[in-house]
Amino acid sequence: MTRRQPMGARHLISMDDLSDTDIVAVARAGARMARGEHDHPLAGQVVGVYFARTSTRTRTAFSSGALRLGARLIAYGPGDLQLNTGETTEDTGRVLSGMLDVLVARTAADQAEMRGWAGQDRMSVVNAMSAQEHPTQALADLTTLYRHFGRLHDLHLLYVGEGNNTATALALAMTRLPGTTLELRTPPGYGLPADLAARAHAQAARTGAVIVERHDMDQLPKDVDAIYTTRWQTTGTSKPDPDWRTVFAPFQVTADLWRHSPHAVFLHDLPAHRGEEVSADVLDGPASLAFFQAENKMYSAMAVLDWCRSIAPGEDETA
Ligand SMILES: NC(=O)OP(=O)(O)O
Repeated sequence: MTRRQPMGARHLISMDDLSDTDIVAVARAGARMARGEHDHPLAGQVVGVYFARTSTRTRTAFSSGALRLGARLIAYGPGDLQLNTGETTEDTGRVLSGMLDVLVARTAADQAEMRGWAGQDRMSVVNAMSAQEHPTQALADLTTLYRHFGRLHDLHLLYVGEGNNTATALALAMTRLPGTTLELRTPPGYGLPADLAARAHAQAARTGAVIVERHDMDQLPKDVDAIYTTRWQTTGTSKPDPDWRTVFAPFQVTADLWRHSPHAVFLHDLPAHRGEEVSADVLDGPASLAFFQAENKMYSAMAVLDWCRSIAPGEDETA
């Protein structure tokens, strides 16, 4: 890839910001980053990392990844920016874009806030998790699948758990890959948001992928390649329904699920609560790729940063 000129930054706020080709390219680039195949493409650039919410993996992945690619870092905590005192997202984006090359952000606010920052064309904005989507998690998941299976097509995944932002990004990513089947088993009342499910179904119709969502654990698919779950209380947020645990209980991932798919690997975006969404013997067992997946967050973050600041061969640098 050739280096991008100061004008024309790419933003990654939703999976929609990536073409089908980009998704595969970024996932594969994560595997190349894992092999150390890069030439410090962010040398001389400055990456801002603004986390208004807690994070162990994503914040460290982007911070360490940016440093490894040659960038310098500015880290902002939840109380640091004048957003707290009422400065608009648009003004914040205009100001920071004169000083930063990339802003990686996890906010407590709606994804629309990030679009406000991205209303300029100099600084790339990366969504490090919003209420709606967790696109960089989905890309790390694809890098993990690619590194393990050696392909990103014709994979069959079973997702068990809440239709949260990780599930949404996974659905929006997997339905871009031909031959893929994603079956989601989500507790009643905790499925994918209707608008995002509709987008995933429309993509599947276009690409030939299959997406199925059910709200029970009956007639599970056989011989899936991977079984994926996430924490029941995403980012530690409690649920208004006091009986939610009763609704979620049948959706715990235990070794019993491997009766149907003895060769499946296990995926979890972490952090995990052993004994809640997954039993300890599964999370710490031989099928688990959860900690390999966590490490891939850094390689995938490096691929995302490189994508943000690069243009494909043949692309007009002034376009
Ligand atoms: N999976 C994930 O996003 O982890 P963190 O919240 O620790 O970044």
